[in-house]
Amino acid sequence: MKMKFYKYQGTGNDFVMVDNRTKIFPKQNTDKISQICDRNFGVGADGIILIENDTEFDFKMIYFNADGSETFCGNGGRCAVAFAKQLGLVENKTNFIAFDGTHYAEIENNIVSLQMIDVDDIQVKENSVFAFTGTQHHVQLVDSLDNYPVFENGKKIRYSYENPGSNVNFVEQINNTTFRVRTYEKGVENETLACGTGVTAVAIAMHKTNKTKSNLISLPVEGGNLEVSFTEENGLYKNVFLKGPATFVFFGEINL
Ligand SMILES: N[C@@H](CCC[C@H](N)C(=O)O)C(=O)O
Repeated sequence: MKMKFYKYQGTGNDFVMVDNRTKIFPKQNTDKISQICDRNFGVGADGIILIENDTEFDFKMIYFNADGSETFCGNGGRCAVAFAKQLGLVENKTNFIAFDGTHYAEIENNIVSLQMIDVDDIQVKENSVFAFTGTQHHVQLVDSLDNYPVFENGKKIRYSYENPGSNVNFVEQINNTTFRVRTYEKGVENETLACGTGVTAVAIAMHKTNKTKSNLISLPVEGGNLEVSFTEENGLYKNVFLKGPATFVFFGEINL
């Protein structure tokens, strides 16, 4: 059977998007998911996103990492909004449901501002911070990101957390409101060009540990620039928004 797909990217975090309103996609088939995401034998992507109908919300977003594991993805959420708009499911504002709960988003041209879950699970450790921003994130400041062994150290730290492990973000402070980030993503098991839930964790971790007093943070990543804003009250981070580009790349058809 043939299946249409659409390729999107958000600051270089790339996804195969499928309109699964007819339930065509074999969700249980993790080998198929890995094969589609394989950069040599498939379309090539960091993950797959399915858009499905929902009775209460504009749509349901389902995210699988390239290894078939299911979780939430921030850049994927932004791309899902752009794709839902392309499908005619939403206009410029939407409420949708995903793995970690409900999300509100706004889209203008190809810039998507996505509301993330409220963040209260933040653990400050000696040299790092752990934060749950829809998925698990380790955040660690390093002196210079350019030559930093993101893959080697990221992989070690990723498995130092109990199942399902953690994504790992290495951070360099540029100024009072700007933090450069490189991320090792679990489920992709490699460095990706950007991670939305990752930069969200970084912004909150930097605020929590007093590296910044700002509640609007710029986050240059390998694939572009992201922005995170929030309000903070008694250690609870609310009104958390992740903003950046979400871009359609091409469409095609594959054999299922
Ligand atoms: N790239 C994503 C995060 C995707 C999920 C992550 N690999 C995990 O398994 O937690 C993002 O933009 O948030």
